[in-house]
Amino acid sequence: MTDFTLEDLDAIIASRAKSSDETSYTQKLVRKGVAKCAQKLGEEAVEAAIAAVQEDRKELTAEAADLLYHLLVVLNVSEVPLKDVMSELAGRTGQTGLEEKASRPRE
Ligand SMILES: N=c1c2ncn([C@@H]3O[C@H](COP(=O)(O)OP(=O)(O)OP(=O)(O)O)[C@@H](O)[C@H]3O)c2ncn1[C@@H]1O[C@H](COP(=O)(O)O)[C@@H](O)[C@H]1O
Repeated sequence: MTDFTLEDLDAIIASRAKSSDETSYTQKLVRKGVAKCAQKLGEEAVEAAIAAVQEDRKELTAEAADLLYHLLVVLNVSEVPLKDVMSELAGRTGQTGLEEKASRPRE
């Protein structure tokens, strides 16, 4: 059990993203731009999905960690605060997923 939170990781990522620390993976990735960050996010999502289908819980745990890290990087680069995402989720808690889906504007 750990009390490490997504907010903790988000704060570290924000700090590394604006640093010029050459030893930082985050700093190097962010410098490549949003398209590269988004590509990594997509790759990690696919790898997590494959691990789930293969029922490989150890691999899924590792890939889920990669996925959450890369999601936070993309949010940082896109200037979408994690707290806005959490507010969005909090706002949905009063309704079921199907009700939320039905309430979305039709395209
Ligand atoms: N949680 C993570 C984390 N998860 C995944 N990754 C990196 O994400 C990369 C994705 O895996 P790949 O197998 O695709 O790696 P790769 O082939 O090196 O990727 P590319 O060369 O294509 O970018 C790996 O290099 C991982 O190290 C992470 N890198 C950093 N963090 C944490 O982020 C914080 C800041 O890290 P630095 O910016 O490196 O200081 C620290 O707390 C780190 O623990």
